[in-house]
Amino acid sequence: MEIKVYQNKVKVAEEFSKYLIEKSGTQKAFHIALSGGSTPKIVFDVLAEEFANDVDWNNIHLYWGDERCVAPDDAESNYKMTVDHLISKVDIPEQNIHRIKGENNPKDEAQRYGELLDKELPKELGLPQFDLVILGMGDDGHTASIFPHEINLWVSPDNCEVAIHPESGQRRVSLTGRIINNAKTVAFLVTGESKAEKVKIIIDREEGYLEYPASHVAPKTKDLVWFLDAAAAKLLTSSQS
Ligand SMILES: O=C(O)[C@H](O)[C@@H](O)[C@H](O)[C@H](O)COP(=O)(O)O
Repeated sequence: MEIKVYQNKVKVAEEFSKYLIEKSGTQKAFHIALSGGSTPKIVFDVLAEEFANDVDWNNIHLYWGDERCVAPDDAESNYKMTVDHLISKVDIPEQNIHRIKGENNPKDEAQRYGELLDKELPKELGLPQFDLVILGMGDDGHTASIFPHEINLWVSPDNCEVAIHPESGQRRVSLTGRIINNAKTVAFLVTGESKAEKVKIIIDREEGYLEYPASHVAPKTKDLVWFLDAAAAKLLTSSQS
């Protein structure tokens, strides 16, 4: 596990963009699972506005780690956020974009998307393998849309599951642990003081850390990188950051 700490959100976005360019430049067909949330939004803006010409968008295939069960033009949609902040600004082929269709019946869509991953992604150990999974982390330690109250979904035998937001009751389709941990690389993008407590508990594996889905992110390749700003990393000891 690698922990990278930068002064602020924009610096996290800039450094992650450079990291993504370096990672994706080495091969044809780079499959990424994207995250929703405020930190990825800034990353997408920086990537599109400062680094768009450094990426061969023909090689980039966009998937989502989770999606709210809403229409693609709904303000809540992670796909819409990505269109507004990235896809609308770069020259990525339409056929390289594989959104989770939140407007579909959630159960049917979880099944459909899980089958799509089986069909479209290279296999590793018999399971679909992403080149990179980007994750955020909620203040409650959730990641993708696996929340603490439904942590059993992490170990689902399926590629995708239907999850329910603990406060709003909003239904979501989410990748499960078997897919996230089968990725070549997983990158957490976590910023803001509200995350500092969970970042410390999870990275230091403090008592009760396994209650938080983000603590179960452990790619078999061991290639797990945390991109943090100083605020989110403030409780980590200096040796870790
Ligand atoms: O659909 C979502 O909301 C995200 O996938 C979710 O897992 C997000 O990454 C966390 O809630 C962190 O969000 P922030 O970066 O906005 O704190």
